[in-house]
Amino acid sequence: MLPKTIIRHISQFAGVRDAAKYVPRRALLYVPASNQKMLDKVPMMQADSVVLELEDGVALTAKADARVRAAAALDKLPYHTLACQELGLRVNSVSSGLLEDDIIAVSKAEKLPQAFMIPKVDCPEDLVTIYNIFREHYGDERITNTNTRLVIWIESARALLDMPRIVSSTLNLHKQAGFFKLDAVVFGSDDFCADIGATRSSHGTETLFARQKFVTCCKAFQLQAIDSVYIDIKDLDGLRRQSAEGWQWGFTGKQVIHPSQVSVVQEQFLPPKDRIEWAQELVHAYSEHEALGKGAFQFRGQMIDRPLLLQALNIIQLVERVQN
Ligand SMILES: CC(C)(COP(=O)(O)OP(=O)(O)OC[C@H]1O[C@@H](n2cnc3c(N)ncnc32)[C@H](O)[C@@H]1OP(=O)(O)O)[C@@H](O)C(=O)NCCC(=O)NCCSC(=O)C[C@](C)(O)C(=O)O
Ligand SMILES: [Mg+2]
Repeated sequence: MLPKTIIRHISQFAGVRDAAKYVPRRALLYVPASNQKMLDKVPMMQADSVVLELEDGVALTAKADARVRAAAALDKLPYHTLACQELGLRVNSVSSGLLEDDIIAVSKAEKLPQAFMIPKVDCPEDLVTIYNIFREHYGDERITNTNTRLVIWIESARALLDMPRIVSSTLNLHKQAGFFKLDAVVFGSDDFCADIGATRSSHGTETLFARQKFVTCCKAFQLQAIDSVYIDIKDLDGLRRQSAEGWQWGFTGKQVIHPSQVSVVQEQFLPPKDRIEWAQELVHAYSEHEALGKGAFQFRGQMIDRPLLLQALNIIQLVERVQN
């Protein structure tokens, strides 16, 4: 329980708006919708966000079949008893020319996913196309008055440089037209490397600038920032290292492609036990010192003031969201 005097310090959480509606997305797992065996595992998947995948995880020749399976899964899956916190659907991009066929097929399902996920958003104009396709096939009523959220992917040099305009156009669609609200942005590092002609490496220095710019831009708009995929499925130590780095830099989660990656990532995006204890004790110490009129004080040999309190509150709130 947080002391009452401390609650007024909470206006946001880890740089993310709307703390009350915070959906943890520490691990965001893709499940190719063309693979029924994998789809059948969705109810047990412990990832925070499970993504029914129609884009690059599905071969061109299997798109039609995947759309039908995804629509059936949306209606069949028992949302309230799923092990995950969110069931999303990643459709194809505007530039692929496949988006409209995706939406025609999945709009036949009665239920909407909890999040629509749209890759390769390259410019603000893409948003207009996306909105028009959704309006035409879902109708105005189904795309407003809903709890369905929007998640978009930034995957090219152009998109990274234009990210503030892309993000504000997406947020404006919600404000002005009531379209699904943008809740998180995902960095598509593999497409990004292809776009800029970089060679992927296990240490990832080729995306250092891009990831730091990306996370800064997400947090400037108080949105969740989801980090790159780690494609070496067998290298769990490398995955652990890159996840820890992402957490340190302010990312809120990471994309995963295999069930074995889920717990490794989730663990890294939750602070260790001693850090949680540190945060809890700091909050109480802050409350006591504040009552004595002290804004700065010494705690475990460190100078503590309000920014440290906010960091401690980030930790406490994340733990509460994940455990509830
Ligand atoms: C890599 C693959 C082919 C290895 O699949 P596998 O079957 O060869 O692996 P396995 O180790 O033999 O699998 C063990 C068990 O886990 C299951 N399994 C394994 N994976 C999954 C999964 N994801 N969801 C649900 N179940 C899964 C699998 O069915 C099997 O079940 P079984 O023991 O009962 O036989 C497989 O893991 C897979 O298809 N992963 C998802 C790939 C994908 O969707 N890629 C696209 C997203 S990433 C992307 O697009 C890039 C980005 C962001 O856009 C950008 O940076 O630009
Ligand atoms: Mg991609």
